[in-house]
Amino acid sequence: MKVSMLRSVQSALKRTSSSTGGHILRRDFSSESGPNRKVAVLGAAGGIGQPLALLMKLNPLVSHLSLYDIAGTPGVAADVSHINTRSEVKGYAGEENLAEALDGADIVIIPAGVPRKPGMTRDDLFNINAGIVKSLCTAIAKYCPHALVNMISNPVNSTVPIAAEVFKKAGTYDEKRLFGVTTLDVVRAKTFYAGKAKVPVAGVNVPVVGGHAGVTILPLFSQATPKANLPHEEIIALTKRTQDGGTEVVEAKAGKGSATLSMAYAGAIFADACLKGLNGVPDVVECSYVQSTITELPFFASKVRLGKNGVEEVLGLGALSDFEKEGLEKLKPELQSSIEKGIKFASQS
Ligand SMILES: NC(=O)C1=CN([C@@H]2O[C@H](COP(=O)(O)OP(=O)(O)OC[C@H]3O[C@@H](n4cnc5c(N)ncnc54)[C@H](O)[C@@H]3O)[C@@H](O)[C@H]2O)C=CC1
Ligand SMILES: O=C([O-])CC(=O)C(=O)O
Repeated sequence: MKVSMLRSVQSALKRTSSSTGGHILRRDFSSESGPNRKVAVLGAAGGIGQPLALLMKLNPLVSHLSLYDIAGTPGVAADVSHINTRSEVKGYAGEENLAEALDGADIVIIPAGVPRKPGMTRDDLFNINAGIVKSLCTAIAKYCPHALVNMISNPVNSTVPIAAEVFKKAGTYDEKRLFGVTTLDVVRAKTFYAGKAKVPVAGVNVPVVGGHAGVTILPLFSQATPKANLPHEEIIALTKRTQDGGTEVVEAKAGKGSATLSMAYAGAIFADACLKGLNGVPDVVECSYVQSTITELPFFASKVRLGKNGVEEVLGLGALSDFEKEGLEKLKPELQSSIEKGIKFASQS
């Protein structure tokens, strides 16, 4: 029973991380003889952190799992460490243990920070989360400057530019190694599209570009596969539901936080893709919010090919429908101002 559950999680990871690009053929690294890879989760005792720790413990590409939070991590680590999979698990609580938690990390996943309550925007989290992200990234620059950073903490549209500025100041910035995790938008777009198009969700691909807040989330249903020729009104509704997916969960949780389980799943998919890229698996493509030149905005989410050094190639937008072209123009001012806000915070504080 346990083995079959593990296999189905592993095969879901394999299937889904075949990405928006749809390339399935690749070497299978799911044996325990792959290279050693240390993954650190910062904020590991939280709503996302705990299920993400579980999913990373199930990933055979991980040899060392480092779970850090300001408190509560020894319990989470002890619990997860009893699972009979490859990785060795260590828990670290408190800032004095952050250096050891980060030492030698190949990937650092950051779901540290406060979540939304009903009525809030992601930008309302800026005042608290900007400082948390800044201090964690300062430590990353010091203790594992070559790690790939998977930023989950909101507002992602600003926290990624903050991280970039911190790394620039420390002299460690490598734009190929910094990622805003927008995978949950892709996960949602796939689920909602499959429901409307009445196709099996496992075979669905939908790129989602732009950023990770409201109208800055732009799903490209014109490029969705398999093709379904949905009426325009349905595309409008699907787009809105994808953009409001986070709010849908925040409202349903009624003050008890935002998406945690689906986010942990999405975070695990994205980290798995990064691990595969590091390990030299070809054609690993996922959407992510990265430094970009595909529009005039300095950071933008689009399909990204992952490789041994992180970003191997930022892929273009492809052909857009008129509705998507309009959405792209609409999102630019908000995304630009969120980027500027992050840069200003990091350079002033
Ligand atoms: N990128 C995305 O798609 C998504 C992002 N999020 C964001 O993820 C973040 C975390 O959400 P939840 O896990 O639900 O929140 P939570 O409050 O349940 O957990 C956050 C954890 O971060 C820890 N933390 C706070 N300051 C820290 C520090 N300086 N160092 C290390 N850990 C620290 C807390 O102790 C707590 O355990 C929020 O900002 C939320 O908005 C949530 C869902 C989706
Ligand atoms: O909506 C939120 O606050 C959390 C989040 O980013 C998401 O679920 O997409």
